[in-house]
Amino acid sequence: MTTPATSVSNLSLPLPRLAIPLGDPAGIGPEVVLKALGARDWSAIATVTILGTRSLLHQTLVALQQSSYAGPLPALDSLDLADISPPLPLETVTFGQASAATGAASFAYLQTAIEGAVAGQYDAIVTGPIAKSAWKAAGHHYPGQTELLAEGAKAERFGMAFVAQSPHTDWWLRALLATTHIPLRQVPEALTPALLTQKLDLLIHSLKQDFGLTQPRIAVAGLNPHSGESGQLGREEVDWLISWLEAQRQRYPQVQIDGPIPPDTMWVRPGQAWFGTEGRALETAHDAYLALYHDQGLIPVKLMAFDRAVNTTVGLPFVRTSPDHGTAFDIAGRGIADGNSMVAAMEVAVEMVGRRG
Ligand SMILES: NC(=O)C1=CN([C@@H]2O[C@H](COP(=O)(O)OP(=O)(O)OC[C@H]3O[C@@H](n4cnc5c(N)ncnc54)[C@H](O)[C@@H]3O)[C@@H](O)[C@H]2O)C=CC1
Ligand SMILES: NCC(=O)COP(=O)(O)O
Repeated sequence: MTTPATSVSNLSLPLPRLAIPLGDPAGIGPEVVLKALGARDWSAIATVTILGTRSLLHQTLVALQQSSYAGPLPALDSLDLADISPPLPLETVTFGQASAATGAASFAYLQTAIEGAVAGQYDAIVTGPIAKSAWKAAGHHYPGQTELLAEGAKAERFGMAFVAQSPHTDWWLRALLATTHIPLRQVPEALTPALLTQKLDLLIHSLKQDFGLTQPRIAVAGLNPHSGESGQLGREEVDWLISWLEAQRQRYPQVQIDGPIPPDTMWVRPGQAWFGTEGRALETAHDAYLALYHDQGLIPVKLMAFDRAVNTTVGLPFVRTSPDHGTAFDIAGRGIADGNSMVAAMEVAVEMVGRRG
């Protein structure tokens, strides 16, 4: 992962200020945050503020020190840690069991981070994973952290994108989801030309702002098998998607917009570019992929890059990144969670803040 914020030319710039809300206390959030903080010397490239519960982080650190985990861990005293109210009694937390109490805590951590970012105290929020069910149990009805971030930042247009750099080839995988946390049966109604235009605009803006790509090549997936096979297997493509794409090519003459690409084969070239199994794929793979629904994008992304993909919310006035994984309740408290996606989320946040200046 490259971190331009560390380059010599940037040494005089103020360091990016990251806020890290810990996520659900019963999940692996606190563990992966500690592992990520120990993974490198962050003080050279960022200032980091943890938003959570001190006693929970202390307990997690002690458990990790006593476990078979052999990687480096930070000293608790070395961390800038804000103890968020209301206090979370540790006896109410059972690893692996989301509850109203843990949902209320993770909600408060994130809200404090958002308030700080909106007030200009932080340049980026790197979120630990939350459980949507726990938020609901606590009375907070949001599909996910993305929507709370957008509401807090007063962003009417926002999108969910995933980025990852291949450890095999250094190639960047970037995918934006046109629809996110809605039932599959609602996807065709939710997908409209207006919605897709909004998401494409956000993607093109982010590619320029966050990755310096001014003439990107973007692939847009079809919705139906074989992109509808001329209307035989579904009509969205012939009814409006093909003409919408043509209109976008007129709107963005500097952007190569390909599609609708049959969703099953759209991911072949990214896979080759990611794993380095076909040399030409590095030149022919697109700079970004627009998937029409959650699993159309996230199954391939997680298949390629589950240990290092980064979820980012585009359209906010500050940077937001997150590891691609969830609370992993099945392994919480066992010390075996992989912290690499959290490391990548922090590095990508530093990089994006640096690029946005
Ligand atoms: N950004 C966020 O806050 C996210 C939250 N979630 C939430 O997390 C909860 C659980 O979701 P799941 O679908 O079970 O996905 P998950 O990512 O929590 O777990 C899926 C599988 O991957 C494993 N896994 C996940 N992260 C791992 C890590 N760092 N190291 C090793 N193994 C890991 C788990 O043990 C599990 O077997 C749900 O409430 C979901 O909504 C899911 C994705 C992102
Ligand atoms: N599948 C991605 C995911 O659940 C992330 O949601 P969010 O909490 O970042 O909105």
